[in-house]
Amino acid sequence: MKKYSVLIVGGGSTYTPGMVLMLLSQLDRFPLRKIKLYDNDPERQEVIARACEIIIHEKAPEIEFLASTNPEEAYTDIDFAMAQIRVGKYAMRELDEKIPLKYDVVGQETCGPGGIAYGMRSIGGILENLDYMEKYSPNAWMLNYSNPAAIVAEATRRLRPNSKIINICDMPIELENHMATILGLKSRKEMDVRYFGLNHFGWWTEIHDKAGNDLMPRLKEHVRKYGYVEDESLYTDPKRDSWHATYQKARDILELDDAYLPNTYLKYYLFQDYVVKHSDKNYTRTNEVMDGREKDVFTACRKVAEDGHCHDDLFDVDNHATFIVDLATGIANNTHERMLLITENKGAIANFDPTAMVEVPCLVGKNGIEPLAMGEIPQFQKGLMEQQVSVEKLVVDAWITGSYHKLWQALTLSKTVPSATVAKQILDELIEANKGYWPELK
Ligand SMILES: NC(=O)c1ccc[n+]([C@@H]2O[C@H](COP(=O)([O-])OP(=O)(O)OC[C@H]3O[C@@H](n4cnc5c(N)ncnc54)[C@H](O)[C@@H]3O)[C@@H](O)[C@H]2O)c1
Ligand SMILES: O=P(O)(O)OC[C@H]1O[C@H](O[C@H]2[C@H](O)[C@@H](O)[C@@H](O)O[C@@H]2CO)[C@H](O)[C@@H](O)[C@@H]1O
Ligand SMILES: [Mn+2]
Repeated sequence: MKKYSVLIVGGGSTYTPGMVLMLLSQLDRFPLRKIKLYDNDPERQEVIARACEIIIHEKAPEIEFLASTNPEEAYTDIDFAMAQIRVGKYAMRELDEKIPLKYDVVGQETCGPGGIAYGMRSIGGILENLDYMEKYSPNAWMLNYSNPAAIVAEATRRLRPNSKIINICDMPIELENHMATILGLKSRKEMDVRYFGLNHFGWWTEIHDKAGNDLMPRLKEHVRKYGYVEDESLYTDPKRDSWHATYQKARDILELDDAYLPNTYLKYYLFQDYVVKHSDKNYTRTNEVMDGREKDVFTACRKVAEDGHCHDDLFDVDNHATFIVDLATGIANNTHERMLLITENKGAIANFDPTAMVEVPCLVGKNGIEPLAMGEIPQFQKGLMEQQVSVEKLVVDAWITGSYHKLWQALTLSKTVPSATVAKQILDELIEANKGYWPELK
């Protein structure tokens, strides 16, 4: 079997050690000859890299390891770039969340003004990395899960239309894992799903088992009572409490429209007032992540480097990230596996903008991905999606043209923002906070 060379872009990410352990657990179906890390922050990557080097040396010494902040060295001789960058890191995410909250508007990583601000920072970072990949390994594929994936996908569709980049999100996968547990199935792969939407903005329309039995009635009965919480006793970690509330809130989203099962991110657009009321303006999700995941991962990495070896219980293997290997092997082996991916609509949702970047089931093969037809969607979902996709397109317009007005319109159109006046106040603060990260707006 061919052996692959993989570059993790954003090597200093909190997800890197779990991702490396996941890759090492999948070598029988995705054999590797090299694992490389690339980041533009040498100090941050160094801590993670020293631990990864020891882990790889212990578990698979035949795999070459290299961590670099030099784009040529990092991007030369790779087959896949797995991108997980966060331009501006947690310091900027914190502002994305806290600035809108000052105006009683949702403060969230990828939704509303925070997601727009993050999008304005991410576009340049992703383009820069895509260009390195095309220069140094022109046959490679970028599997991107850097956020906000919807805005990044629209930007690369417009600005790098021929690039080999596929954008993917783990939220539907995580929720399908919950569904499988609720149903008592061994794996989400025992379900055949139909789904449509935008990234962080979608619905499951059908879920069947492999014998063709409809699983929706049982799932809806559970979600009506408990949301996507499979088992209350699993939620003992206070650092994940806000996820617990998010899974529970699916109850109310289903009550509003019980035709389909919703993605949990819809809560930010449908229950904005509830979200703001339950947010702590001084301690947001970023603070939870910095006090939780970031501290845990960096402490564990320093311990591995000090001890010179890795104890098995130090890191969680990112098992649910095996979808990235599914995607890579789908391309490498032309498997035509069906996966939920972000792609240009091109009629997959019949009554929706053909140029919109939508999230639908696709077939994965050697030449990329092909969306499957999901048919027509109802007025409620269509209306919501048209508004949100217009926000995403206006952000990309603003980034390309440097237009203050386009970005003001984008914020005003976001369902999370109450008026053009509030949109302008938030925008003006975000511009100050993002100096050096956004193109200059006129
Ligand atoms: N699509 C999904 O479903 C999904 C799931 C989880 C996380 N994510 C995304 O993964 C990313 C990483 O998340 P995290 O919480 O681990 O963040 P993190 O801040 O720990 O790591 C991101 C790394 O990216 C680096 N970086 C920033 N700009 C860069 C650039 N231009 N080139 C190279 N490296 C750069 C930073 O220095 C940092 O080390 C985020 O974009 C997050 O939103 C996506
Ligand atoms: O607030 P964070 O940084 O913990 O998570 C933000 C990301 O949330 C989603 O991914 C989740 C996943 O759905 C969750 O269940 C768990 O497995 O962790 C993942 C990462 O935290 C979302 O899909 C991403 O786009 C967000 O970046
Ligand atoms: Mn996501």
